[in-house]
Amino acid sequence: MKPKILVIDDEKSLRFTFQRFLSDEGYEVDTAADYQEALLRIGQECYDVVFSDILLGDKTGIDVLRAIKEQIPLCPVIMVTGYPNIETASEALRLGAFDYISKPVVKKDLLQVARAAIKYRHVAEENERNRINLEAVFSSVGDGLIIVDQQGELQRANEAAQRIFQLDEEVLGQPYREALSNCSVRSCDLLQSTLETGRQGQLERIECDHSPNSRQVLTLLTSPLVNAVGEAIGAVLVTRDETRIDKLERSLRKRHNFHKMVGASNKMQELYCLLDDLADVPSTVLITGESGTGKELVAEALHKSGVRHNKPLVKVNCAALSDTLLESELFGHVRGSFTGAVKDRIGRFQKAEGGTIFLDEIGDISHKVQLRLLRVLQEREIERIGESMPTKVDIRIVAATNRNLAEMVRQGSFREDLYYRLKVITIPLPPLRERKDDIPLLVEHMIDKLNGTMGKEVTGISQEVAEFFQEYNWPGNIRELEHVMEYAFVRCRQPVVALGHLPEDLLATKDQNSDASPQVVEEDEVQSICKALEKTAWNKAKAARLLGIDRKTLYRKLAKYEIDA
Ligand SMILES: Nc1ncnc2c1ncn2[C@@H]1O[C@H](COP(=O)(O)OP(=O)(O)OP(=O)(O)O)[C@@H](O)[C@H]1O
Repeated sequence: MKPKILVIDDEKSLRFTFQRFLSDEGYEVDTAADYQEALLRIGQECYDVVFSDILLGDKTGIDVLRAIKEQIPLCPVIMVTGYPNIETASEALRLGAFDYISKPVVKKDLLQVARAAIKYRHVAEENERNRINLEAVFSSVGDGLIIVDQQGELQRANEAAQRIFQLDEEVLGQPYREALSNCSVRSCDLLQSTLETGRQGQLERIECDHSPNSRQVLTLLTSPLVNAVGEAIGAVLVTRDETRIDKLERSLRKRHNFHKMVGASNKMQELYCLLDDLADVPSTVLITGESGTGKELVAEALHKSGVRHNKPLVKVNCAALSDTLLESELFGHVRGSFTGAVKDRIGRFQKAEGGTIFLDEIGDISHKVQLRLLRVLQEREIERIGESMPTKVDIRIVAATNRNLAEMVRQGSFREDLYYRLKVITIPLPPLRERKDDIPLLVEHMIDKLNGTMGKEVTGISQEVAEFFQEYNWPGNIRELEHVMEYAFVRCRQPVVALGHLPEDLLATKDQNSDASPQVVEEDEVQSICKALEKTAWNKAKAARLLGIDRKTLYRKLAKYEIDA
């Protein structure tokens, strides 16, 4: 396509001369006699080059220049000046004119400047295209891009970088170490090294804390920026947020433990994934499972892995306190509200502010406390005993029970509305007999712990013990396993725990069929309990310890099987 040139001059003869010279050279030429006509032409056509007289009636070539820079910014404008007035010409150049030529116009000069202007126009267009492409890439790319100059000042940050590094607009122009102050020191050092050495750098999957609420995993790449003559002019930092993929990979990897919990079985993997999902949500959680299955450890893990981890975790064993005491412990009281309330006291709910409250044995609370708890769950506020002013609380409630709350609701001993509020998310813990493949790992963990506390050097358990542990039913779950291992450690004076080191009553179950029906299992349990009671002369605390269950569980079982002295 022929380059298009506009010639603006109020002298007809000059317009004619320009048109002839330029058309002969192969350009398409339009002319305008004054400022208004020039504006009209510029509005209709996109010219490659404009020649404009510097004097145009009551307007000047400078006015034309301004109008063109506004409408066709890349179009070079050449001033034609009748008087070789250096000031006007240099003013025009300052305002962005490409060049100027003086009248009378010499054909050779005119064509030379026209060619140079066309060439400039092509280069400017090419640059503009590149700039637009680069801008589109810069803003649309998912990776964070940060450009710093050689002095370390932050020049540009695309949207992704602003999101990843939690930057605001004002950081542009700041030293990058200040702008990225939340970032791991390692990423700033990487950038520094590239600025100093002019070499690329990379950091794979490092953990950063830009986002206060969650862990962030980033991969960083730095490259030097050089100008046309090879001088270093800065560096670019490319950041890929790999948090999601890292989380996915972790969830696919088989985990052997989670916080203090040990276990690699499928049931535990499911549990760890659920705990990951629940970590950062405020929902109330109900943990259910037999005694000794690790409900308290789960509550701790939930708290420690979530956003509230640096706030308090307050534990309350609801079964350990009398009704009045529990009420006052949970909600606090004002002085004189009941006999013994000698001074004001805040309750555990307030002590847990910002953190988590763990209500263990929730199935054991009275109707009165159930009602008060329901209000906390509904309104997220508490009232101290003897006070009618409610106080807002921000706490996550995690409750646990080994009782069948649904059954208790049916029997009318637990409020249905509270039950539904509590069980928004339920974590059922499997009994140990349903994840026996975790026993070797648990035993290994317990051996390490016991070697430490007892100063022994036990290396493992014998094959017979391992087999027996797989056959046994573990009614007291992990707590029972812990007690058995502790007992064996006391008895064991050799590197390997053998059958003979295990408690006698446990060994007595050895020849019984482990795949027995529930009825047979219950009969076995009754027998074990009776044996333990006889052995300890009906000292229930000692019997519970012997059985590897806690006292409350023993009481429950005595009631269930109607065993009495
Ligand atoms: N997955 C596990 N890994 C290692 N130790 C565990 C695990 N689960 C439980 N334990 C240990 O077993 C014992 C009992 O755990 P915990 O008190 O959490 O159980 P629980 O279900 O709350 O019992 P209860 O209902 O009787 O209160 C604790 O000493 C605990 O450290």
